[in-house]
Amino acid sequence: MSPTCNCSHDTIPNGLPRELHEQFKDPNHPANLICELCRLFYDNNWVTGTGGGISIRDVEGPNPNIVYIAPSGVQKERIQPWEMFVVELPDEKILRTPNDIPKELTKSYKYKQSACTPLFISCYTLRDAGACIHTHSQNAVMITLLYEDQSVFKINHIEQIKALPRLEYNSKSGKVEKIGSLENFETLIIPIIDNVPHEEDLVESLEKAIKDYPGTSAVLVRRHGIYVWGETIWKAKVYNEAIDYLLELAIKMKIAGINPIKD
Ligand SMILES: CSC[C@@H](O)[C@@H](O)C(=O)COP(=O)(O)O
Ligand SMILES: [Zn+2]
Repeated sequence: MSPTCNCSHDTIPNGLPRELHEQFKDPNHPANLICELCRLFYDNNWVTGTGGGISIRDVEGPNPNIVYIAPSGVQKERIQPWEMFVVELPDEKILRTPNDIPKELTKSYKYKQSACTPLFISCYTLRDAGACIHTHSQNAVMITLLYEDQSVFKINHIEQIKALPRLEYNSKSGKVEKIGSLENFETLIIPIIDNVPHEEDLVESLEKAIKDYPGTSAVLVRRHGIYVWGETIWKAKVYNEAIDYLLELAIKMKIAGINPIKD
């Protein structure tokens, strides 16, 4: 029987090194998860038209400093697992690029790493995140327009807030750590930073927002989208979904003349 491959090929795709084929047999391999979740997020309108993206740190693998990043400017829902850039923290040493993969499996152009890479790295280094999701969700964009003159989005007294983590700075470890979940009546605060022409130039303001708001798991980028991170890709996915739900609800509340803050 031919070897099967989770990258949706029944046989080894022509030219794919056997070692990579073996890795991609695991449906939970970070490269497969990025492909799977990009397709899911595309259907939510979160990563259409090449916008948005996902990066995963291999927290369950033998080397948790290995990070998978998709290439730049590609249709995110069509990425294949061998098209990832693989880098090692903390120096961002490049271990593999899609430019190393046989040409019959890749596009003819020279691949570049996602423009979001430095922002993903900020989430890994400042928050020890296991994954980071960037979407161009219209709910994220719209809320930043409704809060045009404000530097934070706030909402409270909604059940879905309980899906988000309670984070606290631990002076002993010097890290922000999860110490449970928020209560439904508590206030979720997400900082908003202003967009800039080039994604990489968002790093300074994203890092400032992360430091200024140790309780946050996300940063909104005005007229652009949102960055959300978590301890693992599955936590990041849940936080992203819960936040997007709350953003959509807050937009509807504002339109109906209801303040998302009750008190
Ligand atoms: C539609 S272009 C969007 C990009 O500028 C950027 O904001 C983005 O989200 C994706 O960047 P990419 O380099 O393709 O991973
Ligand atoms: Zn973007």
